[in-house]
Amino acid sequence: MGERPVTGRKDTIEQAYMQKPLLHVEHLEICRTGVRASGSESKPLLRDVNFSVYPGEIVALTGPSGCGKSLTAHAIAGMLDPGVGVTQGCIYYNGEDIIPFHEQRWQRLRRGEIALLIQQSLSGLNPIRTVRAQLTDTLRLNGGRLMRAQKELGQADAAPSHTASQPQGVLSRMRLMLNRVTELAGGRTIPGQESYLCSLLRKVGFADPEHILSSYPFELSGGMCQRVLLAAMLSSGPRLFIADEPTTALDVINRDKVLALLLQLREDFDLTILLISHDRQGISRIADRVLEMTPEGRMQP
Ligand SMILES: Nc1ncnc2c1ncn2[C@@H]1O[C@H](COP(=O)(O)OP(=O)(O)OP(=O)(O)O)[C@@H](O)[C@H]1O
Repeated sequence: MGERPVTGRKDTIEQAYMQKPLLHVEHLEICRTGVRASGSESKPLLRDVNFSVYPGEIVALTGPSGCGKSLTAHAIAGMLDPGVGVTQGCIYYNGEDIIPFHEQRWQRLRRGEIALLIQQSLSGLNPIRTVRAQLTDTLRLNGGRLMRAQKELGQADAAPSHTASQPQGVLSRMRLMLNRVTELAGGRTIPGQESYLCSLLRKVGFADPEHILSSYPFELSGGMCQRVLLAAMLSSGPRLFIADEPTTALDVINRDKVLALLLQLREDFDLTILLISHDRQGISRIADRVLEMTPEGRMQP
């Protein structure tokens, strides 16, 4: 637990150290499980991983490809694949060891406390449902937390409903048809939700949130879809946000935008962030501390 910050908001981070860690990973070991896990296959994929993350920090976890960064992230969110499992160690979230949790408690944690953004999350957006319909579903799932988050965001502007312009071309005709299906399926928001969704979308950098709400993911760029996903994840008001390689496959300008956005979101949503990345230059600019794993899946001393 003794790591010190190297950059960042020094006073605030000093205060954070006086609190207990939000996340504390202790002697974590992950192995393959199941019938194939014998001989060299039974060698731990990572071992003796130890680190803490204090409230309000941005901590970066880096290391060579295959050292176990993503496995660590998935273990913290209770989302390891069935073929791998935690074989030793503890993961304390807010002081409680979460490894023994059963699936229902993990789901509750993921709904309200820990959000994991991975590259594959992008495929989680349904291309033929509007952003509005999908974010509304997310809010419905997250139930009562909406009110808390809304309060934290302050009074959002009432959002005028978007009126689609006259459709032209195949994509536009497709959108018209999908709009009709969405309407029939009742994918509408109530006024409070609409303004909340607009304020969320503004927070992740959209100047015209009403337009985004009425869009289909197939009409948005990869970077825009990533920000819509961010909004969906933040809608439940998580405390710990884990971003696994959020800047991979982005050019320098977009990479800088995502990093700046993470810094801003930490302030706006009071987030603690675990950032997994190869991009040493980028992470050294925004992380309070950088933790390094060795190729063998241990923590660099
Ligand atoms: N579901 C799985 N089943 C078996 N082995 C796995 C599984 N997921 C990951 N591994 C193995 O665990 C090791 C660590 O993988 P992990 O994806 O955590 O690495 P990483 O550090 O995130 O790599 P990269 O930076 O390339 O994404 C690798 O050897 C990988 O092959």
